[in-house]
Amino acid sequence: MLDGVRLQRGSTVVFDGLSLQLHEHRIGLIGDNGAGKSSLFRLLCALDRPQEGRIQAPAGPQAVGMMFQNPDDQIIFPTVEEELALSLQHLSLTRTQAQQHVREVLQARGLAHWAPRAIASLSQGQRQHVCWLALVLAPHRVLLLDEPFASLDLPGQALLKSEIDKAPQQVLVSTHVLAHVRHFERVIWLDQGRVRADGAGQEVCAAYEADVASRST
Ligand SMILES: Nc1ncnc2c1ncn2[C@@H]1O[C@H](COP(=O)(O)OP(=O)(O)OP(=O)(O)O)[C@@H](O)[C@H]1O
Repeated sequence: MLDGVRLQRGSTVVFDGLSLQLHEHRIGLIGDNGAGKSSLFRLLCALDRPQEGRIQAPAGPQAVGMMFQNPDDQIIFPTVEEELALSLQHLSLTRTQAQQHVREVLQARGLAHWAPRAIASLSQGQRQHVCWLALVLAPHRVLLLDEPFASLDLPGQALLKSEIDKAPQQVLVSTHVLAHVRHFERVIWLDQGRVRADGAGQEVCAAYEADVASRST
């Protein structure tokens, strides 16, 4: 929940009095470059604090997890196995148990050969997939995905879309690819830090598309 939030980043006022309730299971976030999508996510996972207003996120140290636009902003460890094991800390497993768990998760997805691989040897899209797996292994209740489809090939996009659809967590997705959020129960269109439209995915995506079309004529 955001109540009267003002956020300034550098000399730019990104939000000035933004209020939102965010309860739906699936929420899409769309809008032009610079509209404030990433800034909203940064506020929700407490990476930034507003100069004014209130933010009420789900309680708990790992309640909210974020997948960054650039996987290199998120990945810490040199290998896939170590990176994913980090997400299992809450289970208090031994190192061997955590390794075993990670290998099972990878194997279930046909990715067993990824376990010992160096992150540096993975493509950008593969790194993004590692970030997704790290997110779902952790005990987050809310997942914030900032342009998660950006580096993925078409099969990768289809896989992530089906994983998002199945995830039990609340998921917020920011994207420029409207097909990935059009079916969501709620989509918010941000325009220069303000809510331009907010409602069912079909309607809000259609309104945004119509606006973009009218601007290019
Ligand atoms: N680190 C920063 N310092 C200063 N201003 C910033 C910074 N990051 C973003 N901004 C500004 O904040 C505003 C919102 O940016 P934000 O990254 O939230 O937009 P966005 O909707 O996620 O854009 P995109 O679709 O390009 O990812 C923009 O005007 C941008 O120039």
